[in-house]
Order: sequence, then C-alpha cells, then structure tokens
Amino acid sequence: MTISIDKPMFEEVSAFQKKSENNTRDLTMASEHDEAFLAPEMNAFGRQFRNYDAENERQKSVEEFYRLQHINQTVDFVRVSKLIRVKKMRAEYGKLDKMVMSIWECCELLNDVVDESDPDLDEPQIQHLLQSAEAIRKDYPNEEWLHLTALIHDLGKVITLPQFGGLPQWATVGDTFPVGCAFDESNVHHKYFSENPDFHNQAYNTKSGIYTEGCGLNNVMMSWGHDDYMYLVAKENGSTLPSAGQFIIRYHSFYPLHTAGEYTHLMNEEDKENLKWLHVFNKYDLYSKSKVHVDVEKVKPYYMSLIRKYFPENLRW
Ligand SMILES: O[C@H]1[C@H](O)[C@@H](O)[C@H](O)[C@@H](O)[C@H]1O
Ligand SMILES: [Fe+2]
Ligand SMILES: [Fe+2]
Repeated sequence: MTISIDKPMFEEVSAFQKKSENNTRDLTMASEHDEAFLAPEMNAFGRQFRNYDAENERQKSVEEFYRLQHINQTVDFVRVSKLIRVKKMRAEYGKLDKMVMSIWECCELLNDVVDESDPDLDEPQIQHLLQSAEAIRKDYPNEEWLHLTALIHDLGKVITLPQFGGLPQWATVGDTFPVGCAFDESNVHHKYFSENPDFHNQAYNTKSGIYTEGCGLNNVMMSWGHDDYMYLVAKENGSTLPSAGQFIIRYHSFYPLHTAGEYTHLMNEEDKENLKWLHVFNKYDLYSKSKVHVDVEKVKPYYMSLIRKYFPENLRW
C-alpha cells in the first residue's frame, strides 16, 4: 500500500507561503491537515522510481523511446513552417475533429493505450488515473478541481490510438521540453539530442533560443505530446477548471522544469504561482503508481459529479 496517514506533508509543500492568485485556495491551508501522502521508495517492479540508468530490459526499451523522441521533436515538427507560422501538431490536433465523447468514455478508452516511456507503470491506465486522483483526494479533500485534474491529466495519450491518427509513442508520451532553445542537460537521456537537427541550429541552441526571458510558458513551444493535447481539449471545450488545473495538465510531464528546476527563465509570474500546485500534483502522479487497484464502480459516481461540474457532457476531441 502506498498511502499512509499521520505522516508530515512533503517539505516543499508546507514551505509554500504565498497566496495563489487564481481561484484555487491558498496552498498553505490546503496542506494544514494531518493526513498526508507517503512516497514509497520502490516502484511496482521493486526498483527506484524514474531510474533511467538501470540495467534491465525495460530500461532498454525506455531508452530507445527517448532516443527517438529526442531526435524527432524539433521546432518544425511542432510548427509546420516558418512562413505560415502555424504550429503543426497544435494546429492539426487543435481542430478537435477526431471524436466526440465524454470525459468518462475517454477514461475507458485510455485502457487501450500502452505507454512505452514509463519505467514505473504496469497497471491499466485507468488505474493510474484513479490511483493518483484518489491519493490526492485523500490529502486535499476540499480541492475537488485537483481530484478532477488528476483524473484527466493523462487522457491526452489517446492520440496514439488509430482513431486519433495513431501518433508514434515519441509524439505522445514521455517527459516534455521546450523546442526552439537549448535542450537542458536535465532531460533524461540527453545525449540523444545531439542527433536532433535543432541541436546544431544556432537560432535554437542558445539558452533562450527564439524566446525572451520571462516570456511565459504560454509563449513557449513544448515538444508535442499528451499534455498539450489534453490542455487544448479542456480549453477549447470550455472547461471551467481553474488556471492551476489547466497548467498541471499542460506541464505535468515537464520534469526538467518542475523537478530539475531548469528553464525557469522562461516563466512569468502566473507560471510561478501555478508551478506550486504542479509540485503538489507531481508527487501523486509519480508515487501513487501501485498494484493496489481502486474499485472503479465505487468511485465513479463521485468523479462523474465533478466531470458534470467542470465539463460539458460531450467534448470534441
Ligand atoms: O513516462 C512518463 C509518462 O509518459 C507520463 O504520463 C508522463 O507524464 C511522464 O512525464 C513520463 O515520464
Ligand atoms: Fe502524463
Ligand atoms: Fe500520469
């Protein structure tokens, strides 16, 4: 079991003092209660979480995944042409013309997805959604927007399914990073970026590249994947999730920022506020992965009530 009570909240969480400026509650209030989440030391395979250097078969395929991702995620892949300045993947998937379905239908559909980038997950995707949502609900019982954010954060992975154009894994999952500026060394398996054409392009390989300091992440092109897609789905379908929830969905795979603390020069003030909630969320996303399954039918009514509150019944995908 990965969830325990009567343990102190993670240090970095209780250290947050500033009030959030969006319509979410103050973080210090949210972490004042006693119940807390205890991060386990081992993943479901009895190994450390996010160990990308271990010597085993799974790591080899994860490393091959990152080799392909790092070679292929370029500025031109994310945006089609410098002349018309449209973003290729964002333009194509931003059309939301692939499917009409509800959030819950997508949760079920996600079970067909295999994530080749994840060294820690061996359970059906819906279990990962519910395990992270239930763990965060336990510690933050009043932040219902956060429970729902956890439930839906990985739904964007459906873009790898045939009915969504069957994007390759490297364009769907894995950690994300900005394109158009230098690839920071904190990116896992960084060495493969040397085979990325942008790596040798002087317009793209300086610390800020095509961006300016403090420009805000909203102006930064991220490598394309499930984060940005699900953010577009939520936004374009008029979700009323608070800005912190939308930020979590959009940047939860951006480990070089939220865990390594790099790329912070690209953030603006709003990003800095939202990042505090992403730090909270990340622990539950990462460490709730366990073999103890959540009873789907038991918790479904609760999540359905949240979905109704923050989303239309049917969404364009
Ligand atoms: O392998 C995982 C997985 O794809 C997650 O869904 C993503 O958010 C992580 O960043 C990544 O490392
Ligand atoms: Fe994810
Ligand atoms: Fe996740």
